[in-house]
Amino acid sequence: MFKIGLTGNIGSGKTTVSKVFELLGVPVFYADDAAKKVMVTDRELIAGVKAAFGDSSYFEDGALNRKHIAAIVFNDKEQLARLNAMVHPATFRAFDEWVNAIKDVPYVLKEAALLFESDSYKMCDYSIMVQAPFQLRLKRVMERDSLSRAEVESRESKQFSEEKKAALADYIIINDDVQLLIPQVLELHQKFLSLGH
Ligand SMILES: CC(C)(COP(=O)(O)OP(=O)(O)OC[C@H]1O[C@@H](n2cnc3c(N)ncnc32)[C@H](O)[C@@H]1O)[C@@H](O)C(=O)NCCC(=O)NCCS
Ligand SMILES: Nc1ncnc2c1ncn2[C@@H]1O[C@H](COP(=O)(O)OP(=O)(O)OP(=O)(O)O)[C@@H](O)[C@H]1O
Repeated sequence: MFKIGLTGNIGSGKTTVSKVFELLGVPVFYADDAAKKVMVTDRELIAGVKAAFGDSSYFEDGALNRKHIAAIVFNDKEQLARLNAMVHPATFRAFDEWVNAIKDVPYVLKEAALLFESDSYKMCDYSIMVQAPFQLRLKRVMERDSLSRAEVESRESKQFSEEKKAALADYIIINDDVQLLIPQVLELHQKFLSLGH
């Protein structure tokens, strides 16, 4: 069974592309969701996050106070590295457990914003990068969430550049408003299926 990593800059359409693969029957692990899940279920991690970023990192009902943490880590490189060092190992373990429970499929997909930055692409056989122009990504993210342009730019500045990601990726999917998305996914799906034979 192959493991394919899928990444892309903020708002590029990683999740949208992943949903198309899911429709084709490909199991998808959403690393960013898994990271958020371990942050509210892993006791050691919860204690670490509170110690590092304060008790207000969590609401009274145990939910993660994402705005509070984001305000700290996306404004301070060292704090972000500290958070990553706590969350990423727990997320890798969750992925391994998830993969081990899957049988009889030619390949699985791991969708991760930080596939390259976290080195998790090294645990995958191939990688895909979803690309879209900055202005379009900005428009999509601002329509979907309430992030400002400055917030999007700040997060991007903490990640590898688009050029660096593209150089590391084995395959690229263009998700702009010109090229059709689904045929590109179908083509890659066929390729991955044929790799298994
Ligand atoms: C800081 C948190 C609480 C902010 O939550 P929020 O809902 O505002 O953002 P969300 O998680 O949906 O991420 C939106 C985008 O921000 C960027 N981003 C998120 N985490 C990081 C990070 N650690 N480094 C750089 N960029 C990041 C990505 O482009 C991502 O697609 C959250 O992102 C988090 O817990 N991050 C640490 C875990 C992590 O590394 N997750 C992402 C990859 S596994
Ligand atoms: N080809 C497209 N046409 C129209 N809307 C799109 C397209 N691709 C993505 N979108 C929309 O743009 C927004 C961002 O897409 P998506 O959530 O898939 O990106 P993402 O890369 O997973 O984002 P993030 O990095 O923030 O997790 C979503 O609201 C999505 O519905």
